[in-house]
Amino acid sequence: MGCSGCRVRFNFGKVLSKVSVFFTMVLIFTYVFYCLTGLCDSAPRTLYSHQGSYYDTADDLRPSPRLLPDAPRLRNRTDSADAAQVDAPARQLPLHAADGAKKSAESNGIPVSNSFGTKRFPQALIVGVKKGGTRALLEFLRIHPDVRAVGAEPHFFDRFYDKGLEWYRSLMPRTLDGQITMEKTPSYFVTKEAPSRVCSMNCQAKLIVVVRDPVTRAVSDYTQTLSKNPGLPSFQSLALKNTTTGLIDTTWSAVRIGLYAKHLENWLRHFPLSHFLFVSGERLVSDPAGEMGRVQDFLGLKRVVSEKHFYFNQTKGFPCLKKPEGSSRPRCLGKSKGRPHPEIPSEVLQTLRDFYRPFNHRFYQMSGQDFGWD
Ligand SMILES: Nc1ncnc2c1ncn2[C@@H]1O[C@H](COP(=O)(O)OS(=O)(=O)O)[C@@H](OP(=O)(O)O)[C@H]1O
Repeated sequence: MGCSGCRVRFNFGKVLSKVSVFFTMVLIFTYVFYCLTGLCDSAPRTLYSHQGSYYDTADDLRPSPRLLPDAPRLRNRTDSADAAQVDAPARQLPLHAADGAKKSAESNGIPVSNSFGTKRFPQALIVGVKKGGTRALLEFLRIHPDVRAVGAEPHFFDRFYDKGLEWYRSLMPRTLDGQITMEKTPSYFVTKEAPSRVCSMNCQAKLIVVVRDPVTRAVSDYTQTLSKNPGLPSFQSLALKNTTTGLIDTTWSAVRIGLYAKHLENWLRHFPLSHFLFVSGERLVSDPAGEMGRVQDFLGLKRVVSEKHFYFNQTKGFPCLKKPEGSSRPRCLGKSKGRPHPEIPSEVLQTLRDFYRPFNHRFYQMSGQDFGWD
């Protein structure tokens, strides 16, 4: 009795181990089949665990064969206050871009689910100028399905260059083939080392400079500093070395930034003029669609952003977007954009205007465009 019981238990154990071997084999075969059909890659990867192998170092400036829509949670951005005002809902991949990715992936016979896009170095940068209207331009561009941009200013080529190019690239949004990666940091235009550094990343980069009447720009710059430091001395005491002689203090950054010809000279040592587009900050306000047409042409993009995207907001006194990226509601830029300026004595403004005139004319000659600031 005891022995036959042992046999039954022994046979049952054998059957059980055969069944588990069978199921293990089935599982292995299913997994191998699943991988062979390319579906293994479909599981989302985290930025942190796959960073090393995820980036193809030889793929820096070339389109990647991977066609993967961006996962917003994987994005790595350093937010600035000004980006945060307009960026929060703009961080998701627009639906039309995701659709485009799906279509593109399907047409290539690649499973849609294993597409994430590639972090690339920017092919186009908005390099200046501070207070020129750079945020407005970037937000207008972000409506375009073929543009993906970092919301915050990376400040790589001026402040964080020692972090290295891979750090910089890690800040970029993922793009699909045919999409342009962009960033804006207005201080690049006045940073001596920026042109050579940008060139060492990509000498073919397209460079956009939003310029604005340097006198108004200086007042705008001063208004920003004053908003952070209400005890700031008057504009005239900072702009003029000597109020009686009217000597301008060119060491004050609010004045120095407006010497566009000087800064451009430095850039032209590294990039030909054909790589630049100068956007009029004034026209970006008076005719945003017209100026956006020029920008899209320069970037080789289809003219998608047009009149129908803008409306003039009477309260704000500026053009606003009917539908910013990732949102269905109209949106104006934040409070720090388009704020009232303090009144500056007219003779101080005139002194500044006279001071800038030769520099402006030189800049018109260099850029081949008359911005009409005089
Ligand atoms: N559509 C729209 N809405 C609001 N503001 C607009 C717009 N278009 C251009 N501007 C002008 O942009 C000026 C701020 O320039 P920037 O964005 O380059 O400033 S910053 O350097 O990034 O701080 C900002 O300067 P201020 O008027 O002095 O605030 C605006 O005049």
